[in-house]
Amino acid sequence: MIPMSNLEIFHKLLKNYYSKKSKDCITSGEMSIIDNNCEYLGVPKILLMENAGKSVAEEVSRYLKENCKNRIYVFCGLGNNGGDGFVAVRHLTDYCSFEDTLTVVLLGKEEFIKTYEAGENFKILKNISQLDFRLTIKEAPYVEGVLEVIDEIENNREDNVIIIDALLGTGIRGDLREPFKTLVDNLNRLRYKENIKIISVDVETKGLRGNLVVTFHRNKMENDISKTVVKKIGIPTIAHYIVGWGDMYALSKRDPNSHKGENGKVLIVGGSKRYFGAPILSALASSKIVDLTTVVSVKHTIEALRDYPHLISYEVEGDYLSRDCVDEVMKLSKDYHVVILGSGLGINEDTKEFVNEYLNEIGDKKVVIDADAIKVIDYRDFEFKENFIFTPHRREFEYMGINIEDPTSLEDVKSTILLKGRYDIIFNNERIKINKTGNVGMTVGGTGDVLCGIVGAFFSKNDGFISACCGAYINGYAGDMLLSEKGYYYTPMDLIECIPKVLSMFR
Ligand SMILES: NC(=O)C1=CN([C@@H]2O[C@H](COP(=O)(O)OP(=O)(O)OC[C@H]3O[C@@H](n4cnc5c(N)ncnc54)[C@H](O)[C@@H]3O)[C@@H](O)[C@H]2O)[C@@H](O)CC1
Ligand SMILES: [K+]
Repeated sequence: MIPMSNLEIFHKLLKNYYSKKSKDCITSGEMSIIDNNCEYLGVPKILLMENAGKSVAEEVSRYLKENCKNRIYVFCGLGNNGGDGFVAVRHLTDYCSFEDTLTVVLLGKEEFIKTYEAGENFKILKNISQLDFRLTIKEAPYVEGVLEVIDEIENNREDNVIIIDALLGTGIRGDLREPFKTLVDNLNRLRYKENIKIISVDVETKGLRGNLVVTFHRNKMENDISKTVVKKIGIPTIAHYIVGWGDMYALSKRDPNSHKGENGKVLIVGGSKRYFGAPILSALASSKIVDLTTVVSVKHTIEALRDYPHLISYEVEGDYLSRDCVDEVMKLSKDYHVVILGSGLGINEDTKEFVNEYLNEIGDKKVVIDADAIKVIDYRDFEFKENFIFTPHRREFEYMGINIEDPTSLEDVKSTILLKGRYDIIFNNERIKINKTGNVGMTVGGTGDVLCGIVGAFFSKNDGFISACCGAYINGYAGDMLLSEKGYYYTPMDLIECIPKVLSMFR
């Protein structure tokens, strides 16, 4: 029988996940990853903004009244939520009658509009407003300007007033600043008036309570489902499941006030008389990212480490790691955020005992389990805990006893599995993603050791799933960069040297 490709495995698993998850609410953080990965797939943000703004205009048009003057006030922030508001206004000019008015109130100044796509849509409105007398644009960077507009709204009691809240969406951070706060307080007061309806774009701006929310793609956690309509805006389903630069932006950032050791400490446990170099590759990759990388191994590896003075080493007795060193390694592990276990360990009986006993005692310490360690685990009664990441290739995966054809065999798998291949699949019992960076030049020995070094380094400050996704993405991206520079003729050391260049693209 021809073995399934990773892409086929992905599709088999995806069916199961999709039926469980597709209707769920998502968080703002998840939405931002999807949004950026959409761009990675080639869907420009300005296109999504167009669809978002258009769908807002369609919903707002239902509130327009015939035989009466409609006044629409669109309060816009400086980010893309405001941008959706600008697009909605353009579409609304064609829904409104010539008796109606449209007033755009920008809470800031044009030069401070944050994004390209919002800026372009603002320019279009300015062009329109020169010729279309129904459209007025006001800049209100301060409380006074906001209160003037509120007064104007209150003084028009006969007209049908629709207020659009395009102030802040998923990009809000912390408590509302002025003049947003004053505006929201006043809008909350106005909402009790019979002739006024308040419609929010994507999410209600913090503290605001309006009549309707028009949200995009999926409902957001913060929205009250009973007054929310969800509109599709052209985000392809696969944007949920692809690893892209959205995931990279979601990795935790270095705190500028942090001290030595706070940006990650990784312990590499691997190596043997025969395969002494593998853990060094993992360690070199990890040391590009975290503050401290230590290798615990047999003397053959430790000797080879002398050329790398920035790596700390710890030698154990013998030619292989064996049961006798469990206590020693366990003690050492306590001082590290993450342990990477497996590269070059070998698979003899002694090492088997070491791996199983060590993992039995490890508790909730984060561990990346790679290479030989995957082969020697006794999977009978093994608990796939959340604090483990496995990084198998196809043959190693077969040892793990997970049946792709039977979704129930995944039910208890809380560990993240990064199944390496032409396409890497990252999954656990809750989530799945596919990574497509990388190329056939990476079949050279040692690239897997580099990968688990990167994954382990990310794991020190992030959860397992995102660490595995970003590790696969960065390792493959470095390979793709090398492909264009050197063709297929590069080594794991070249990959390691490429890591800083790739990472600095996603700061
Ligand atoms: N996620 C997606 O796929 C799409 C998102 N779009 C829109 O983009 C929005 C997200 O855009 P952004 O990421 O630009 O973020 P927002 O537009 O939500 O807000 C960012 C702006 O708000 C300011 N800000 C943040 N916290 C504040 C506070 N507490 N008080 C006052 N000002 C504050 C920031 O300085 C920044 O200027 C979504 O909510 C949605 O409306 C759409 O354009 C279409 C596609
Ligand atoms: K909003």
